Amino acid sequence: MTEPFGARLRHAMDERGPLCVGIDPHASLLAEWGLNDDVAGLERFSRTVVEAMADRVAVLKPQSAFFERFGSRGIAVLEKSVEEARAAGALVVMDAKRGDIGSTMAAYAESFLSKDSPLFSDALTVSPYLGYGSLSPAVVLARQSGAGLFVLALTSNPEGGEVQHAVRADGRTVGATMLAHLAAENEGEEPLGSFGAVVGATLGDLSTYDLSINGPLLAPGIGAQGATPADLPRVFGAAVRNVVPNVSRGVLRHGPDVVALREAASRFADEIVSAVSGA
Ligand SMILES: O=c1ccn([C@@H]2O[C@H](COP(=O)(O)O)[C@@H](O)[C@H]2O)c(=O)[nH]1
Repeated sequence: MTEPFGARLRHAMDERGPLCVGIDPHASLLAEWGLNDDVAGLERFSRTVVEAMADRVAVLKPQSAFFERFGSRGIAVLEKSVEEARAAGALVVMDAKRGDIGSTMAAYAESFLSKDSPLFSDALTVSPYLGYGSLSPAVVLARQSGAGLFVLALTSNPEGGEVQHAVRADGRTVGATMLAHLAAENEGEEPLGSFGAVVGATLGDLSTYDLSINGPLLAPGIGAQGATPADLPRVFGAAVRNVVPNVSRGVLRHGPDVVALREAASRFADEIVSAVSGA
């Protein structure tokens, strides 16, 4: 029986630190790395990031969009990257942000959370904006297969607030409602629940939100979007211990040299540790 994602993530964070590096093969990065904007360039880019990072960071987060844009051959590269990253010891969070009516959500869940799927990942990002209950097939399958979910609660982009900070009839914001659903999902789980929230590191003071969901908080926005590791204690308060800070372009722009990529990740990792330990 596979250990639940939350437990595996806690162990990985304890051993390797909490940093999550993104695999985001932007066309502009392929060009900066001297690669063509084609499947061969995509493959070289992804393989290099996996080689540089998978034996040392807790989590790798491929951004599915950048693979999907090359069609079935791009998906084949994504499958290979997931397999190689997991084989080298990293947990893989597939950033595909799936969300649909329940019956279709079941098929998305099969694609990423069924152990037989070629795209099986340790966790998947999902959108709850068709209603949290529509994610139920993914929650059920994740529990069965020892995988996890990261639900978009308070996203890092400035546009997210018009939906996520909107106040419901019961006086709670939409984002707070998603956090409350996740806290219920993770109740009693030790050392950490498997149902996480995406909460942007860019958001400033979140003290009006209850981030104590007993699950991981995936925090994009560090580096290219302007947040820094030093912001983490201020944004996350007491929940900072459960934060998985994501950096994509902030590390990837140092490629294609493997040593330079590792040094960039290591600088972020060190800054994160010193920010969190001083909190
Ligand atoms: O709220 C969110 C949710 C997901 N993302 C994704 O994270 C990375 C961030 O990349 P950077 O290059 O470090 O800005 C990217 O894949 C986004 O799609 C996010 O930024 N914000």
